[in-house]
Amino acid sequence: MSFAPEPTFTHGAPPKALATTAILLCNLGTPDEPTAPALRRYLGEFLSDARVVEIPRAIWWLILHGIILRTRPKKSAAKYASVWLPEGSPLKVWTEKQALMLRGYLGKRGHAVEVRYAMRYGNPSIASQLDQLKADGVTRVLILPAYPQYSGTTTASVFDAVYTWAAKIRRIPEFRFINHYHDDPGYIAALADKIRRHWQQSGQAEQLVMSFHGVPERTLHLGDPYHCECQKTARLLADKLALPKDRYKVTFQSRFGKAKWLEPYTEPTLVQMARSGVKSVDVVCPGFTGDCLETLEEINMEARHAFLEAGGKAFSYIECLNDSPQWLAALSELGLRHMGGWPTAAPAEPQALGDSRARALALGAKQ
Ligand SMILES: C=CC1=C(C)c2cc3[nH]c(cc4nc(cc5[nH]c(cc1n2)c(C)c5CCC(=O)O)C(CCC(=O)O)=C4C)c(C)c3C=C
Ligand SMILES: [Fe+2]
Ligand SMILES: [Fe+2]
Repeated sequence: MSFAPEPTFTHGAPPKALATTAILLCNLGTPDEPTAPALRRYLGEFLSDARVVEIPRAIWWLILHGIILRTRPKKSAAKYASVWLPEGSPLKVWTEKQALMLRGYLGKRGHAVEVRYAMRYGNPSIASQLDQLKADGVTRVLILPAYPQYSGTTTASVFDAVYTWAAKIRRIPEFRFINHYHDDPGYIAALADKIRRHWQQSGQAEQLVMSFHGVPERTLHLGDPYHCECQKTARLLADKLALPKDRYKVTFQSRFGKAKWLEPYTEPTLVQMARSGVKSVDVVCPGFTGDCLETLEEINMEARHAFLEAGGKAFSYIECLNDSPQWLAALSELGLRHMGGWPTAAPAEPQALGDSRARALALGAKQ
C-alpha cells in the first residue's frame, strides 16, 4: 500500500481552521432524498455493514440484493416522505444544527473547537469530513457518536469508519473516542427537563413509555452492552423524575426481519396497555438524540395509531433532545471532559473569525 503525499503546513499556506482541535459528531446517516433510488443507495450501504447484520455474508448478500433492496426502498421512501422537512431529512437537519450549536456553546465558554458532523452511511461521510478537517489543519479529533448507549451495531461501526480512513493516511491526527454516555448526569438531566416541560404543558399521562431502538437479542448474549445501558438510562431517568416503577415501561422499537430482537417490543406493548385499560401514555425515545424517521414516523404516527385503535384515548409523543439548551450544554461538558489536556483556547477577538464561526459563537452567547 502507498500513501499519497500530504501537505505539512510548515512552509506552505496556513491551515484554514483557526482551531487545531475538532469534534466530529457522527450520526447513523439518512438518505439524500425520500425517493426509492436514494433509499436503495442508503439501505445498500447501511445493510451491507457486517456490524449491522451479523449473518454469514454469502447468505445475507442473496437476501439483501435478491429481496430487501428490491422491495424496501419504495416502502421506506414513502415513510421518509411523510416526515421530510423543507431543509431535508430530520436526522440530518438536527445533527447539523447540534454541531453548529455545540461549536457556539464551546466558544461561549472560551474554547475554540471546530465542530463538524458526519454520517456513518450516506452524506457527508466520515471519511470526507476527516479529509476536510485534515486539510483545514486540524490535528486532534474527538469522535463523538450521536448514540448515548454503546452498541457494536452503531458505535463500533462509527469507529470502524474512522480506523478505515486512518489506515490510508500518512500523518494521522490524534484521535479520542467517546464510547458511550448513557449514564452521563447532563444527558439524564436534559432528558428529564424535556419530560417535565411536557408534563407542565400537557399534563402527565398514566404511563411513561421509554422506547429505545432495538437490536437482535443475540447481540446481548454475545456480549453487547446495549441492553444493559438502555436499562440504566431508563432507571436513572426514572430516578431523576421521581417516577415509581409502576408508572413507566422500557420498550424496544424498529425491529427488522424475523429474528427475535430485544423485548418487549414498543408497539405491541402499547396495544397491550390500551387493551388492559391504560387510557393515556407519554412516549419518549431517550436513545435517539435527535428526531428522525424512527421517532417521527414509527412512534408518533404508527405507534400512536396502534394505541388509539386498541382503545387508548391520549397518546403524547415527547420530542427528542434536538436543540435543547440543556442538551447542548451537556454535550459541551462531555466534549470538554474528553478533550482534557488538548489546546482549546479561544482566540482573543472572536469577532475576527467572521463567517459561520462567528454565527456559531453568537448562537452560543444567546442561549
Ligand atoms: C438491520 C438491522 C438494524 C440494526 C441492528 C439497527 C440498529 C440501530 N439503529 C439505530 C438508529 C437508527 N436506525 C434508523 C433507521 C434504520 N434502522 C434500520 C435497521 C437496523 N438498525 C433500518 C433498515 C433503518 C432505515 C429505515 C427503514 O428502512 O426502516 C434511524 C433513522 C435514520 C433516519 O434516516 O431517520 C436511526 C437513528 C440504533 C441506535 C441502533 C442500535 C442500537
Ligand atoms: Fe436502526
Ligand atoms: Fe422503523
